[in-house]
Amino acid sequence: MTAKLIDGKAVSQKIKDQVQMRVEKLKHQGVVPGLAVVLIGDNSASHTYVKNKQKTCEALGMRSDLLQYPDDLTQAELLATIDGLNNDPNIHGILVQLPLPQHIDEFSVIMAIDPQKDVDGFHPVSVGNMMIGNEAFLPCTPNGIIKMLDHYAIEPAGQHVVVIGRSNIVGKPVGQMLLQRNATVTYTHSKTKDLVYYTKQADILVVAIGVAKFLDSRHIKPGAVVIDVGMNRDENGKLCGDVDYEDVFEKASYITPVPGGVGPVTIAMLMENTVQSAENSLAKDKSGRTM
Ligand SMILES: Nc1nc(=O)c2c([nH]1)NC[C@@H]1CN(c3ccc(C(=O)N[C@@H](CCC(=O)O)C(=O)O)cc3)C=[N+]21
Repeated sequence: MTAKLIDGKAVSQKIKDQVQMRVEKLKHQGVVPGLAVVLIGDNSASHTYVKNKQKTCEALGMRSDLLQYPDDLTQAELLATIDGLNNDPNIHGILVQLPLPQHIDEFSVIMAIDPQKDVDGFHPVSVGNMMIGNEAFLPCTPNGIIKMLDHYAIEPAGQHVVVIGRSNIVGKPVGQMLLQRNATVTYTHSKTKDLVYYTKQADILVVAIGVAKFLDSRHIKPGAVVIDVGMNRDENGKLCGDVDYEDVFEKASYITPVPGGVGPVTIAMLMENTVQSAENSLAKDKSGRTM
């Protein structure tokens, strides 16, 4: 068997087309969806991601404000900035680019974002709602993975999903969201004994560990669906995932490439969350409630 490529750019385009229609409709009602991206310090990888996000906003007719600060911004200054964005009616989504400098406490920053503008889906309120299956802003990468599976009619219900990685941003939520879709979920991580024992049982394998080309064909069973969340640079500085793509390609049924897989869909989901937030704010205005 040879795998079929899961085309992240195509899935992303489909989502963006739908978002664009919703943006047009909002504009007729006098609302321009606005995303604020807060970037602290001079991490070149962060700059690339942030530029991608801004370009996409502009292409879809959305407003995108980049708030850029030097490395020595204090936590108090950052919290004041977030407070200003929370109270700005033209801003519907707030994204504080991670990782943050050492002297700033990530949890305090995430807590400061109004859950109604939490388009990353990182706030404990969003996480809690996600956990119990309530409506919530879902984190962009896990939500993007679900959209990719949907697009290729890969049904997670009843399947054994094995997640490698337990970050709050990807590993934990993607497992929960697939559990919500009736998958049987196993979490594995850096302390798991005999990792291969688990990965070989996966119908759907989500790899989010941050080690270049960590996973190869020996880890998977024939016909597995392999979702590669990795974003690493190889020895030549080329972008590569956590999966040895060439090696796994022959054995898997579906596989996501890097670049062109999970990354572009993540950005599309950020756009979707932002337009959703703008729609929510309009609905609240109409019902006469305060925001
Ligand atoms: N608060 C916050 N929210 C995030 O969502 C967030 C973050 N912080 N910090 C950094 C990570 C990383 N991330 C990426 C999104 C898209 C691509 C992406 O589009 N990648 C392209 C390639 C880009 C390139 O060529 O470098 C691809 O995979 O095809 C990459 C990385 C979002 N992040």
